[in-house]
Order: sequence, then structure tokens, then C-alpha cells
Amino acid sequence: MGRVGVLLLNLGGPDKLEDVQPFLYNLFSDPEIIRLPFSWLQKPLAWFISTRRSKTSQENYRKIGGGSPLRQITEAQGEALREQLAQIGEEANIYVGMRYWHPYTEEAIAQIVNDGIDELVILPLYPQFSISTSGSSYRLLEKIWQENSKLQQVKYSVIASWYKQPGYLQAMAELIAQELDQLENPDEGHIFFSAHGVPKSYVEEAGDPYQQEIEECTYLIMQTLNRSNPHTLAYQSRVGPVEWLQPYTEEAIEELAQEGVNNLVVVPISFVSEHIETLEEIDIEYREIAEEAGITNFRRVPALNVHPVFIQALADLTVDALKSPSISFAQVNQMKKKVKIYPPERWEWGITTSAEIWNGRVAMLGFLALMIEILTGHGLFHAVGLL
Ligand SMILES: C=CC1=C(C)c2cc3[nH]c(cc4nc(cc5[nH]c(cc1n2)c(C)c5CCC(=O)O)C(CCC(=O)O)=C4C)c(C)c3C=C
Ligand SMILES: [Fe+2]
Ligand SMILES: [Fe+2]
Repeated sequence: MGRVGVLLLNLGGPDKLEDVQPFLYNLFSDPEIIRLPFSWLQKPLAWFISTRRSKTSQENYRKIGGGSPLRQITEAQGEALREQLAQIGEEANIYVGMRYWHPYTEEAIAQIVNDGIDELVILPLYPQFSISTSGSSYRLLEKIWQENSKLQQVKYSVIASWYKQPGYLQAMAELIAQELDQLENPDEGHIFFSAHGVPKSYVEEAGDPYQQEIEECTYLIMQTLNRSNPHTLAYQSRVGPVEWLQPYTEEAIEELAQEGVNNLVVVPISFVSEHIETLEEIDIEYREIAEEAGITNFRRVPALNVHPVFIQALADLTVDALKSPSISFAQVNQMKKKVKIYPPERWEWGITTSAEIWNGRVAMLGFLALMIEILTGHGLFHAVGLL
């Protein structure tokens, strides 16, 4: 048997406050994150939005200690996975490939080539598939593969998504049960699943299976938990002016408060590590909204991080992937049938319009943005909520 490697894919986050703007620039430069009718607009707009957003974003990172804990947690997960695999006699090198910050996916791949890995398991740390997360990383990897002939000798298999994995469901159920059991009356806890949102058009126009996978995942966790508590699913972290998946977390919290719910147990569901959206958005922003709406007991279930049952689940996924026939990036796309990510198509924005009309609109928008800025002291993107 050859040398085995596991590549853990994740989003990445700024390690310190100075990293926030370049991190945001990388994120908004990705056409899977912001879709524009013209590729030439991508970089200038990414620069503009990242520069304008970075102050608010920095404030948020400051509140959680001045940077994202994502790198450190992902590396700890990798080390725990390596140990778990070694215990069952599977010696594997673990690599971390982030999409928008260090260690970048490109760096991880260079290391994989250097180490002479023969068999590679590609494991995204997103339980559910979305075009904007795993899909974006697969597209990048496909490009890297095409450009590097050495990689063509590496046998690789991609785990598309794994929200049904029994160990993962078990670990989630255990964490939820632990939190419920701290309530005076555990049966009264309202379980509130908060998933990271995506724009509605991703699901309805581009065929992103994300919403369906989130809904099924929630259902499976409730089944595994096997308790009679009521539950709700909502979507958090909306960015920008377009409609995202609904209901929005902040609105759903207020509605539950009005219905008299008093014990809320929030479960972050799209992500397996603590990060800014759990530590800042849920723990600070949503807690404040809940308390103002009259919810006196607001609790949050911790992220999985290095939960042993979860690490065992990652090891099981790896072993299964090594045993089963390889799945290529292209096959993943076929499995996620409706997703049009290969070739990198840009789906039409609303009504189909010609390039000239769009050019005109962009010029108008630029002019309008300037006028608003001069008149009000606030930019247009601030006005529509993007900054
Ligand atoms: C499964 C999880 C995630 C999905 C789906 C997702 C989609 C998505 N995100 C943005 C915009 C931003 N995301 C940001 C940070 C961020 N996003 C995720 C996860 C998902 N994103 C994580 C884990 C993080 C945090 C990393 C960390 O530092 O801990 C940010 C930056 C933070 C901020 O300024 O608020 C932005 C912006 C879009 C537009 C999108 C879908 C299209
Ligand atoms: Fe995000
Ligand atoms: Fe956010």
C-alpha cells in the first residue's frame, strides 16, 4: 500500500486583526460567494467591499480575542484524526487546506506532492454540501489538478458531504442532550437549529442541495436525539441586499419569544468548529436579541471541535473512502446533480440582459453610489446592508 494522506478542507479565518481585510478580499473575490454578471468586476468589487466592511468585521473579531480560532481548531482536529487512524493501524498524513486564508489549499497540495502521497482522501469539514463552501473548494482543486501533472498520479477520493454519518449525528445529539439536561426542566427546552444561510437564488436558480441537506440533517439529529422537545430551523449570517434562505434567525427568535418560549437552546448546524458566527453572532448578537424579546434562558450548544465521537466519525469516513472506489471532482458534481459548478458557469442574474444594458447599469450604480456617499456620508453598500 502507498502513502496515505487526508486533506481537510475548510474556510479559513483571519489569525489577527490586520488579516481581516485581505481575508475578506479573498472571500469576495470568489465567484461562488458573490456572483456578478461580469468577471472583470469581481476583483474591484471585492476590494471595495472588503475595504469598506473590514472595520465592522474587525470589531467583531476583536470581541472574540482578535482573530479567528479556526486554524488552531482545525489543526487540532487533524492531529486527533491522525491519532485515531493510527490506533486502527492506518498511518496517514493529515493536511489542512483553507479556502481563503493560511494554510491555503495550494500550500497543502504542494506539501502533498512533496511528501509523495499516493492515495488522498479529500474530506471537507462541512457536513452539508453548498456551492459556496465545499463546491468552491472542489472547483479550486479541480483547477489545481489540471495544472499539475504530478497530481495526476495521486489516487484521490472526494467525500461530497457526510451529514448522515451515524457518529456525527450521535456526537451532535450528545452535545444537545447535555445542554438540555442543564435546564431546570429539560423537556421545556426549545431546540433552535441555526444554519449558516446562503442566498435563496443558490438553491432556487443554481440548484444548490444545501437547504435540502440542512433540513434532512436536522431531522436526523432529532431522530438520533429521540426526545420530544419542540424544534425550529432558521438561517443566520445574511450578508448583502438579496434575499437569503428563510426564516432568518433573528426573526425566528423574536417570534418564538412572542409565543412565550423562554428556554432556548441554540444549535449551530453548518459548521463543526467554533468560529466568529458562533462566538460573536450567536453568543453576543442573537443572545441580545433574545433577551430583549423576553427570553430569559438562552443557551448555546458548543461546536463539535475535537469531540471524540466526532473524531471517530471522521476516521470512519476516511476508512470508508479508502475502501470504496475513488470519486473524482467531476463525479461529485454528478452526484450533486442539480449543481452547475463544472464548468464554472455563471448563472444569469434575474432576467436575462445583454452586456450593454449591464454596463449601463453598473455605470449608473457607480454614479448613484457616489451621489449617496456625498449626500449622506454613507456608501450605497452601507445603505443596502452589505457593509
Ligand atoms: C457552511 C458554512 C458556511 C456557508 C454556507 C457560508 C456561505 C457564505 N458566507 C458568506 C460571507 C461571509 N462568510 C464569512 C465568514 C465565515 N463563513 C463561514 C461559513 C459559511 N459561509 C465561516 C465558518 C466563517 C468564519 C470564519 C472565521 O473567521 O471564523 C464572512 C466574514 C466574516 C464577516 O465579516 O462577517 C463573510 C463576509 C457568503 C456571502 C456566503 C454565501 C454565498
Ligand atoms: Fe460565510
Ligand atoms: Fe456574520
